[in-house]
Amino acid sequence: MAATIPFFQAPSLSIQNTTHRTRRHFNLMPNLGTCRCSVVIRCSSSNAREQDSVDKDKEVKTVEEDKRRAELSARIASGEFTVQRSGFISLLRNGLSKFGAPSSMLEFLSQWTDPREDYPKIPEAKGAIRAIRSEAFFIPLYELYLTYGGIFRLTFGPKSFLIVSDPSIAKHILRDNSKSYSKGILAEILEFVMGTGLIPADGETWRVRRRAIVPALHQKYVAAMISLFGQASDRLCQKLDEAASNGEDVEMESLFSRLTLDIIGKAVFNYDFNSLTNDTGIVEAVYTVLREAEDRSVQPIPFWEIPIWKDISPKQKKVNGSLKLINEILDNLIAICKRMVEEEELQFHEDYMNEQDPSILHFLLASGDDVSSKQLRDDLMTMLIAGHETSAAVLTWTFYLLSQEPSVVCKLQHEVDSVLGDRFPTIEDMKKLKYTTRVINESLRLYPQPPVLIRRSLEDDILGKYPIKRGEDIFISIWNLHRCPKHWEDADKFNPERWPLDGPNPNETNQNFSYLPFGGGPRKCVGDMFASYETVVAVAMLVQRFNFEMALEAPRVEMTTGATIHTTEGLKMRVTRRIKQPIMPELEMPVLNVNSVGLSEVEPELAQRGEVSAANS
Ligand code: HEM
Repeated sequence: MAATIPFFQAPSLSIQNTTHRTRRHFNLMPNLGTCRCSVVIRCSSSNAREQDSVDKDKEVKTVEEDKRRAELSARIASGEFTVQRSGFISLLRNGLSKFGAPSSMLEFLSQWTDPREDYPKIPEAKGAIRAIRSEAFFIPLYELYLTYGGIFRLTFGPKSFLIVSDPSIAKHILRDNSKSYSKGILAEILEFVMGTGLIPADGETWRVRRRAIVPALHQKYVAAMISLFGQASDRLCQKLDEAASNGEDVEMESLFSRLTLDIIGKAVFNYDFNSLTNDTGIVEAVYTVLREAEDRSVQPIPFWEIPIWKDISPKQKKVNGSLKLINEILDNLIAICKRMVEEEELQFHEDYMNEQDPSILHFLLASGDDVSSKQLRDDLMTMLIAGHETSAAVLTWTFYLLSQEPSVVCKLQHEVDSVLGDRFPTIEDMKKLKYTTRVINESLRLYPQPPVLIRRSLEDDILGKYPIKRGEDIFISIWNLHRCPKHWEDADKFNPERWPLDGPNPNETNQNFSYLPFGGGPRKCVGDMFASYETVVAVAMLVQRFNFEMALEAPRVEMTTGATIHTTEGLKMRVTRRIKQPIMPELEMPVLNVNSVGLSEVEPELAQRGEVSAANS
């Protein structure tokens, strides 16, 4: 039975300030999500009025935030959320001792005392967490962390979770004693879509699949992907160009989602979803399944496990239909790729790559990976999901952050102009686009995707000074680690300058687990390099050609969670072409001729039935 996390998502609190030109909504946390302001993302020192308006917004938000935090701290300090608990035997022994019970009796009772009682107890918060704050679930966890510290227990009803925000404990769980932890709840929630793919898998299955998959993302492969990132980003630029011509606002979150879906489909199994241009049945199927995975993580009761429900609920029927369609397509892609591998004469070696189809699937089949079709499908589906929503969320929040800091945009555009001019990025440029990379590093610090990592203890263990039992569900809050006020100066400020350009690229090792955007230890993200380059290319190409500003009537930008941090109502922006820079890039880099599999080959029947329109038009 799937355990779920019932406190995900709740109605949001906001205040309205009607003194501004248009009615604005402010979030109650600085830089955490709600703001609608008209800041143009462009390099323009003459725009002092806009800067002034941003500064005023920030000031109001800071005052509101300070007030809210003071109120909350007072409530927490009053013990409202604190549970007092101690071992029964200890309590009895202490009580009897006070009444002068004979020492033999006290010694006898001592034998029955759990030796762990000598350890300090993990601080415990109880709750109606909704009462503290009703927003994306990791926000109240941050508030509680400021009071209870790097590890505390959160109990509500019969459920209890350990919330870890201490870097050394995170390192212990993720790296030093990783064998004693599984994916727990996460595996239960994702089972219907990822089966035993790499993210939910544990034990031997995980070890075998990780050993097979990691080599597929070798350097030559990632370098080849740069041109794919460029081509896909160019398609997005064409769309934005149209919007700029027509003076239409664009919803960037959904466009980023389509951009990264198009990229990951080609990169993982050489399939062109072409979702930036077409709304095909398969694209809808992928989104149906993704939303279902996110919905399941917020449902208090796992309805989907009730046998009759599965058959009568229209939503579940749609999910099952979507899964069937995706599986059919994956099976066809696997079959086509197998034929290609059988016919090719290339010898397999360490950095093997088929120029026509450099996908991970092709590498796996060419390597002679001895695996069932079901497992292969699970792995492909896992990578599709892992590499899609995460990168899209990083791009969304990067553009949101940029809209708040025109000075950062100025530097960013300066770097992009001097490194790229008007051409596409190449692999050599990745080292040169240092500031662009720092912008992504900083965006990942403020908006980590996902904001929490989930684990379950497989054995008794000791976390910091606290013993824990087997079977504990644990949330490692990357959000808290990345915003710890003791560790980070101006923790809530978007400040790419905090990472020196001549310093190493920040990661969990050189930041001693205070910064872990791609996780850490043996289960660290396999696509970290891929994702870093993908987001750098997309950001560089977009700011190279356009200026962005929040659309005048844009809904407020607030956070909500699924697997990653989404906005509640999208990121609506106005896009204008940059005037100073050349608009169209010269296609001077060699474009990799990646012949993706055509729809008619993969799903002839579906295409005939008109359920899926041509993906390769
Ligand atoms: C900016 C984009 C990305 C971010 C922020 C990100 C983040 C992460 C994080 C934090 C983990 C660790 C999860 C845990 O320990 O529970 C992870 C695991 C994973 N990621 Fe990524 N990821 C990104 C992109 C990608 C891409 C593009 C791919 C595939 C090409 C990918 C494939 C995976 C896989 C397969 C795992 C599971 C590894 C294992 O358990 O052995 N990710 N990712």
